[in-house]
Amino acid sequence: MLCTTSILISQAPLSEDECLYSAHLDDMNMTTTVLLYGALGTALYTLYGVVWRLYISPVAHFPGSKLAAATFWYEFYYDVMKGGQYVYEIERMHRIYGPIIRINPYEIHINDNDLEFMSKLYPSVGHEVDKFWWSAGMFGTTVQTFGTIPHHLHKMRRAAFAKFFSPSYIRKLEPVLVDLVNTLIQKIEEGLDAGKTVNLVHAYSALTQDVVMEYCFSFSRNCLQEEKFAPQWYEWMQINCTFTPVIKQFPWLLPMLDKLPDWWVKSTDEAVWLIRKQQAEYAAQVRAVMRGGDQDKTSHVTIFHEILNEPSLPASEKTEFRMKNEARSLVGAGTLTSAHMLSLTTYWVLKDPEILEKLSKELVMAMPDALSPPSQQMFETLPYLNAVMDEGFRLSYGSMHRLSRSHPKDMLQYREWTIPTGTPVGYSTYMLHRNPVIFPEPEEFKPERWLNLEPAERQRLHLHLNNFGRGTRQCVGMRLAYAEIYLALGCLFRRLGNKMELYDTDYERDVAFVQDYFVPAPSRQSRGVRIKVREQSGT
Ligand code: HEM
Repeated sequence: MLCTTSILISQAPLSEDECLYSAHLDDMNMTTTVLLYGALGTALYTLYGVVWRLYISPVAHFPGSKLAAATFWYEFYYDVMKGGQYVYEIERMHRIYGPIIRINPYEIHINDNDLEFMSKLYPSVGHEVDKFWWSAGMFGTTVQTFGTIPHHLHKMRRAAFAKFFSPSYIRKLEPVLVDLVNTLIQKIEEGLDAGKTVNLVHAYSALTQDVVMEYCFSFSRNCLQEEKFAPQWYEWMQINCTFTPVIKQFPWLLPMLDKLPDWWVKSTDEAVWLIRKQQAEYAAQVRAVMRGGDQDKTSHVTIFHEILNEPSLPASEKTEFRMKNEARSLVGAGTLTSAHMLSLTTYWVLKDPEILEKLSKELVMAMPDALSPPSQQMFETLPYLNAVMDEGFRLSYGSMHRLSRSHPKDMLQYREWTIPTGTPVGYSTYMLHRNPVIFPEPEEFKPERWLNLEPAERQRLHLHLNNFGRGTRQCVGMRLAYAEIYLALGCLFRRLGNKMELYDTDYERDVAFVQDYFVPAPSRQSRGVRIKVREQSGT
């Protein structure tokens, strides 16, 4: 029999033995050739990519590190290998290259206090504004409102529930908030009276989580009633956030991990297993609402009942998959951010006896009966409480991450720089809040910087606070966050201000936010803001 390969390659037919040997040789040659061409192709493609990014791309002429412009691995090194540290590297690059720099192959970052440009980048109306596709899915998907990339789809999704966070709806929710704040204070007091230390990060995240779960589903995990405030929920949510830089770099990772069987994940990777358990919880809640759950039992509207009944949302937007991700996003966003702000602010008030005294005096005047809390509206009129809160907002950042936007239809002009249509551009709240021109001695917690200002001056200073972002994608839960924070800080300091004392809490180690996982995180050694009963406490 003649060997077909030999016939194809040479004119002279070979015997069977010769053919076996030479066909094997041909296969090896073929493999080597394919590998060589593959490697060469990849090298050329990479080279072309680098040349394009550095010299041809529409943002090639923007200042910045060539390495950062050439490859996402630069950001990977700081955010994944070093753990949420790219924000500091961006700050360092600004010191070298100026207020506008390129921070990766596509993205521009700005660091200055130009409010006018900020309002162009984050407009509230009149312009289409997209999220940057590369980072929009950093929580694993872009189906939730937070991660939605295109302007119009985002608008439709957000409109389905935004009104439930309006001032009038939040006022209606106030009795629920007051009840939960009372439980928080009672539980903290019980802990202190029993001689225990109380971890306020866990206590506050129990409060904010119980609030948001109640509002979303009329269901509560009752974290406030649990031993030590059910710290696992806080920890699991933080773990979720630590995945964000990895998911940005490898967006296929989570969907791939989702395909692995439960038994495998459970025995090999605790973090992924915890994320999966949370998702299952949200799916269960969404299914309960879809079945026509407990709405009748509550005194308030619940967000998921409303979204699922919203006629302007097509059925394709109400799938269990999208709803469970919307739930995960709402609960995560509503829990960690407010809890962080509350614990950092409480730390500073307890740390500085002068601040504590001024705040306590104001609260005693406003609330003669410690057990009858006034309305949120009344707390809003207290100047010192507001100044303390503004400082708390400033140093807790909201998100440490840059909030990037791209304008698919407009070019933007920043000083002498014309930013091409569709280019993602962002500011980092971390840098805005620590700008020494606007906030001298930015490291210091100084409520005084917000006091004794003309109303217009104070309003202008306030515009430099960016905790909730701005424009069409500004935090939808801002009013709820304010309500929780006014009530929690006002009532807690009125009732337990003279009873609490910090316990073994070091600012750098335990409190300061030093890692950017979109939601900021304290150092890995952090033990949280812990308090104990104050020796010789008054009444
Ligand atoms: C102190 C508390 C809070 C802070 C500092 C905060 C911060 C932020 C920031 C900075 C954004 C904008 C993200 C971006 O531009 O990409 C955002 C968006 C969002 N926040 Fe908040 N948040 C807080 C509380 C809440 C609460 C209580 C809820 C709801 C229960 C919530 C739900 C959301 C949602 C759904 C979005 C996405 C909005 C959209 O894309 O249209 N947040 N938040």
